[in-house]
Amino acid sequence: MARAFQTRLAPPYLKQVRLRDDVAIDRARYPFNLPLFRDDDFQLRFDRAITIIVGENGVGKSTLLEGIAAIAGFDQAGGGPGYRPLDHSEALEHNGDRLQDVLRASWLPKVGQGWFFRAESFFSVARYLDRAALDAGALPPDFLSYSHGEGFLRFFEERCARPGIFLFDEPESALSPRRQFAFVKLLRTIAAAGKAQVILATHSPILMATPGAALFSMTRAGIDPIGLHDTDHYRLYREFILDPAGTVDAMSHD
Ligand SMILES: Nc1ncnc2c1ncn2[C@@H]1O[C@H](COP(=O)(O)OP(=O)(O)OP(=O)(O)O)[C@@H](O)[C@H]1O
Repeated sequence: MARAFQTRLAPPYLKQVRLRDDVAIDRARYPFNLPLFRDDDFQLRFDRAITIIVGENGVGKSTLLEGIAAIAGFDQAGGGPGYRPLDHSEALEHNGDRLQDVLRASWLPKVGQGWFFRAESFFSVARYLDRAALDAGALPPDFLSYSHGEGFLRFFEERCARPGIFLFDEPESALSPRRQFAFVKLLRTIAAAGKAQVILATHSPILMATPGAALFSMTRAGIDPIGLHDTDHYRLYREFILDPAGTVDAMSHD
């Protein structure tokens, strides 16, 4: 088993990702046709243990996370070091590998421990971990015998107690609002322990409100710091809570 990563340095360990200036990219093709990479000077700096990226569907959050996962050495379909799903045939097409070649990452120190969490691959990951434990003669973690949301949370709790870098793509997707607060609690525990860096993409205003996290908005114009109250998600939910019928009517009209 790989030796646990140890450092006295505080997170964030990944300090920055930016486009390399010594490789040509083809902006006619995905992923370099994304607005994010329109300018040569794309860069994202991390200065907190927890970074949260918000943005409209299709703006490129998952693609960027895939690129960072590839840089960290994690499987594109979700996973961590040493984890290789047995069957990639049903995996969605993932293209973070292409980004890996054109992004320059600054680490201090370089971290190879952690996990790339994607909701869509949770079941195959959980099955794999059960199988791997059984093969090793150990007790399987059995995340699937819980409800979807409970299994997710147990998995988060178990994995994130370890040091490393943790990437989450829309972790809220299986979680009720109450459980999303439980997830924020977990993020706070991680930040307080000072042994792990988290980068996550979310549509949940609850997760966006994680105290002490750096919040970025990804739009067609680029990626910039934003306050919770200025996000579209917060504004729209606020309108909805204040006037559910009126907001639904206004937003779902032809
Ligand atoms: N393999 C691919 N080939 C071509 N285009 C792709 C590919 N994968 C994703 N895209 C496109 O790239 C854009 C960004 O997708 P991405 O999944 O990164 O967005 P996102 O911000 O994570 O969206 P969401 O909030 O819906 O998860 C989308 O328009 C998507 O259709």
